[in-house]
Amino acid sequence: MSNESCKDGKIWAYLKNINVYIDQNKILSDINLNLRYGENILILGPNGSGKSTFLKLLNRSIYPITTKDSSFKLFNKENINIWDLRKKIGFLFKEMEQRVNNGVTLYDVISSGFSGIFNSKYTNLLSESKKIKINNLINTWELGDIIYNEFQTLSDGQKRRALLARALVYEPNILVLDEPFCNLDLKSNIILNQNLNELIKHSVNLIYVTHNVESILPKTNRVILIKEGKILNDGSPSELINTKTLSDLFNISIKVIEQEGYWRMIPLSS
Ligand SMILES: Nc1ncnc2c1ncn2[C@@H]1O[C@H](COP(=O)(O)OP(=O)(O)OP(=O)(O)O)[C@@H](O)[C@H]1O
Repeated sequence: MSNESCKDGKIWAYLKNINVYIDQNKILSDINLNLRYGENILILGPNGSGKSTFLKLLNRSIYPITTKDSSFKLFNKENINIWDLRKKIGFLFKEMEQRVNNGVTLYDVISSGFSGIFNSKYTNLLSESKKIKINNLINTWELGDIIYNEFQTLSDGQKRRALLARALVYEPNILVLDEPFCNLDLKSNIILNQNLNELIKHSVNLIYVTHNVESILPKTNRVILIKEGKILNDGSPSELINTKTLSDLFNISIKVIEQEGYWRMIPLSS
């Protein structure tokens, strides 16, 4: 999926002095970051620290306060067209599962990735090339047996795979994933882990949130720690995924162990 305009190291998101308010509450403060192609970024932080809000900035469903000192650019544009954005970034948000109406099939959910509108009657209007793309995704994500089942009757693992297939209909170079491993059983977790690793091998860059240290992807090469709406730290996994940093971040007593590219967390009695 990579091309010349997506060369590793090139900035795709530029955030300078970004502040976000919701209902007059400051949710994100003084965010200064560049996100670059070639990075697979883990966002880590306690509940309510602003991780989802940060990801929603990238999908333009939340806007920062504009001041003369602030700047927010996606793909070098201050006001990127939402259609262009959808082609460049695939999004998975926790609340998406609830947005699908009863009666809507898994096939309709995947095809709604083209319009960006859940529950739309877009499936009948699909071109042949779009149908081929959907069929490829159905195969990749092993959804063939359930493709005409009602989305809301499926398991969490099946729903998650369908929404990931939906996020990939435009073959974006970037995937933004808010808690992709949430509620998955052991097998679904491992399958998703393998599928995401496979996407990374094919030059898809991930920016994702997880609360589960065991789910951190081995190819993660940047970690951004968020606490109380501020960037607490930004560095490599070897610098930041360790006993001291995570104990401080979550204010708990834990031991963090790395094993063959994966991490484990052991609670310590205080
Ligand atoms: N639509 C909203 N209306 C009011 N407050 C909101 C809204 N969305 C987020 N917030 C508040 O913003 C803060 C950050 O929320 P956010 O969902 O970004 O945190 P998070 O780090 O993703 O949390 P979690 O790990 O629990 O998902 C929280 O205090 C939350 O209550």
